[in-house]
Amino acid sequence: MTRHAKLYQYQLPMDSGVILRAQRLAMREGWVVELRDGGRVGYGEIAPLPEFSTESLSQAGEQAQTLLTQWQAGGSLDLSDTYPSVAFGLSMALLELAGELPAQGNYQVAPLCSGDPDELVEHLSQLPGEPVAKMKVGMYEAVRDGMIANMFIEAVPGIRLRLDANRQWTPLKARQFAKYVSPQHRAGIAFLEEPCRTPAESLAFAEETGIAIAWDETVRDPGFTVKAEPGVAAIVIKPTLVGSVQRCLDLVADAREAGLIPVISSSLESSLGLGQLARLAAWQTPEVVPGLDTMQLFQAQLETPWPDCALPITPLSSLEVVWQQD
Ligand SMILES: O=C(O)CCC(=O)C1=CC=C[C@@H](O)[C@@H]1C(=O)O
Ligand SMILES: [Mg+2]
Repeated sequence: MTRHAKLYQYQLPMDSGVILRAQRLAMREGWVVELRDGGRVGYGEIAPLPEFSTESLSQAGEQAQTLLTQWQAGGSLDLSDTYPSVAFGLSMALLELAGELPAQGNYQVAPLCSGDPDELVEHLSQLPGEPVAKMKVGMYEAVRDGMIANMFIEAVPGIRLRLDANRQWTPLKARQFAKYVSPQHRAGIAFLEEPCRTPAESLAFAEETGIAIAWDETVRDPGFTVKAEPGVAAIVIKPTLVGSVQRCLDLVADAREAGLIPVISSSLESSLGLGQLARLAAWQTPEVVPGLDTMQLFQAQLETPWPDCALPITPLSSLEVVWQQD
C-alpha cells in the first residue's frame, strides 16, 4: 500500500475586527488533508466558513475521514455528493498530488478598503498595472458609500473599483447610493456585487443606473446556471463555498462563454488554502485580478507563506494529526 492520508486540525487567531454577517470570528478553524502516494504529496484545506457554509466544521471533518479511508484503501473519490468545503479541499489535494496545479501564483489581489480612503489612494498609486480595489458597501449609510465610491473614482484615474453590498440594500437604498455616484463616474465601477436582496432587484438596479453588477451569493443559490444578462459583468467564485476544483473550472468556462469575468475569491482560507487559490487563479484566470486580499484579517499564517506577509507562520508539523490509519 503506497497511499497514506493524514488529517490535521488547525486554529488560527484572527484580527479582532473580523465580523461575518452576525458573528465575530475570533478564530479561523479548519482541517488540512495530506495525501501521499509513492514519493508525491498533495495538500488541501477544508474550512467551512461560519455564517456562509451550510456544513459545520465537525460535519466536514467526519465526511473527510470517511472519504480518506476510501482513498487510502485504493478507491477513487466521488466528490459529487459531498459538502462544498470537503469537495474543494480533497480535489485540491488530489490535483497537487497529481502535479497538475502549477506552482506560479497570481498574488496581485484587489486590495480591500476597510476604512481610510486616503490610505487606499496612496497604496494604489504604488501598485503596478491597472488599479483595482475593492470596497465593502451596505454596512453604513448608502449615501456615504456613494460619496466615497465617487471620491475614489475621481481620485484614482483609471481605477476599476469593485464594490460588494452582500445583498444589503433595498431598491430605495441602492438608488440612494447610485444618486451620489455621478453618471460619468459609473464606468469606474468594474462591478457591484449583489446590491439587493434578490437577483431580480439587483438586475433592475443595474438596468436603471447603468452600474454593472456581479453575482456572488447567487452563484450558490440552488439551480444557478451562468448566463449572459444585461448589466451583469462578473461572477465571483469562492471554491470553499462552491465545491470541487472541477466545479470551479466549469464555472470559469461557463462565465467566459457568457462573456462574464470569472473572479476567483477567498472564503477566508488560511495562507495554505489562499496560496492554492492564487495558483488556481494564475492558471485558470490569468487575465483577472482575483479577490484574495484576506491575509490581513489573520494574525498568523499556516505552513505556506503569503508573499510579503510578515505574520508568524504555524508549520503543519506543529498541528495535531486528528486522523490517520496504518
Ligand atoms: O472577495 C474578496 O475580495 C475577498 C473575500 C470577501 O470579501 C469575503 C469572503 C467571505 C465572506 C465575506 O465576509 C466576504 C464577502 O463579503 O464576500
Ligand atoms: Mg460578498
